Amino acid sequence: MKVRIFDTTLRDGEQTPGVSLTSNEKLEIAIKLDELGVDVIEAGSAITSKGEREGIKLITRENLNAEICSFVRALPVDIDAALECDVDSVHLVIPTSDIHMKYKLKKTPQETMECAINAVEYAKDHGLIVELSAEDATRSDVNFLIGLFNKGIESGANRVCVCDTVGVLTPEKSIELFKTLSENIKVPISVHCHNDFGMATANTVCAIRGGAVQCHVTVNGVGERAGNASLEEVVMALQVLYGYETNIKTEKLYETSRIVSRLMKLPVPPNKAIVGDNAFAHEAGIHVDGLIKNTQTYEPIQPELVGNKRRIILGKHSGRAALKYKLDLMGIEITDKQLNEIYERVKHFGDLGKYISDVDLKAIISEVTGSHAEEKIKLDELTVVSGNKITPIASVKLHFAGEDRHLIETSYGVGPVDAAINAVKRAISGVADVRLEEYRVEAMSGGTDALIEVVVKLRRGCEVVEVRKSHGDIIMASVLAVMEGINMLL
Ligand SMILES: CC(=O)SCCNC(=O)CCNC(=O)[C@H](O)C(C)(C)COP(=O)(O)OP(=O)(O)OC[C@H]1O[C@@H](n2cnc3c(N)ncnc32)[C@H](O)[C@@H]1OP(=O)(O)O
Ligand SMILES: CC(=O)C(=O)O
Repeated sequence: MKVRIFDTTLRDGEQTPGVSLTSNEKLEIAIKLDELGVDVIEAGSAITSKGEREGIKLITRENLNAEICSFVRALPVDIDAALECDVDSVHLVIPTSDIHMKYKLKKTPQETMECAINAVEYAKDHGLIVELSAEDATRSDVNFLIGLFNKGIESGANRVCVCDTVGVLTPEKSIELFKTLSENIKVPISVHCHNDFGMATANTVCAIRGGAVQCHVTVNGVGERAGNASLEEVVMALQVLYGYETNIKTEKLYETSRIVSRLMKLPVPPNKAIVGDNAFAHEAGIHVDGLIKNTQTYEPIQPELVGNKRRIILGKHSGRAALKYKLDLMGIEITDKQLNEIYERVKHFGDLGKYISDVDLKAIISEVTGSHAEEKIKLDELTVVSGNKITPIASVKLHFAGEDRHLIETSYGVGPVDAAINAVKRAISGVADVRLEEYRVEAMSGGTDALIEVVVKLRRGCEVVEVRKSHGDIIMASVLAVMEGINMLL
């Protein structure tokens, strides 16, 4: 069976506290979602604001393959706003639980039913596809829910949706509820789960097992409070664990995740299933040894299936097989004695509570073997001007090792460090697309002359490196850390 994917990243996902997308950002995400293969894009809630309508209009004008939908309350004014944006469909929501009807709507169940039916008729009269959705459905009387849905269907609703608005569903109840609903409802049933108890993915999958044929999801599980069911988790669980099909091009999941994360300014937790940076990262020696022999020993799926990448991390838990694997990847040949010496130093670093980055490993290798890796791009000159009456500005001159080729750039920033790093980023932008994902400063001693340790995390595609650099000057520590990271990624 093929399950339809209704993506609500741009509506419920954008309701994440503090998140607000510009219309162009909405369009960028919508295009990616369409490429990913979602069936419906809930582009927003047209009544929300002028900017929201601009964003939805940009998306509907793009003639994407996906159905473009707007959230609407059961009110003509909301439906008019959706019509102004030229959407294909409306996600027409009406609360059905006693608590919502009594305290929020201040309506009786009968008045609520009438309000919903009038709105369905209004939307259908205006040519819209209608998904009639029951808010707080999982705390509602099931007979009232079935009655309301069937009245809505008689009025033309094309699909219905059951919302677990406050995330209180459980997998067992989900199967039962959707079985009962599918026995009593003759149009496609959709499920919309929230993650308040971390159950959204399980509840969504169980709803499909019970009889739902479409699920509402968001990229990275973004959304109100603890978020919505995560698109990547639901899709992969449905396909890999239960054998359902979807239209999703799974190899685009990682890339889509990172675009949403960047535009919403919401970092993806490293341990996030499927798209987290640790989802296919391994440190424990026993695991890495197993993986080298056969990746299926410690990976349920190949990372490439979801566009992610396997990473072997060195640390306290590493074994010799992992170390040998890393050295082979780096093209470094050493004796068994040197391997053992490097291994002991890796363990020592780990015991000090340190993460061993690729830079640390290279430094250990250099010390043990007496060899030194050549930097590909070197910092020649750095000039920074800052003060209270000037926008901080920096210029850098870099040169390619062994060549008569230079990169010179100037940039500004909110402070001198930002300006200097921006100048480096601009200088190398034509050479490689390297992004600074994390920057933090740790003062290693007290006083204004403290030795500063800067930690940066840089990404080029799926490759991520973390570099620490100490210097008495915070600007130099920052720029040297970034330069070292760039060299590792080239
Ligand atoms: C579970 C969910 O995710 S629901 C979706 C949540 N999304 C949003 O809230 C979208 C962003 N919201 C907004 O921009 C604003 O709240 C607006 C424009 C929708 C409304 O703003 P206001 O007119 O100032 O109303 P306000 O937000 O204060 O109150 C909501 C009103 O909608 C009513 N309402 C709420 N849900 C529904 C519904 N499904 N159908 C009909 N009326 C509803 C409430 O009863 C309340 O009405 P009242 O003012 O008569 O008491
Ligand atoms: C409609 C919706 O987003 C909810 O009930 O959670």
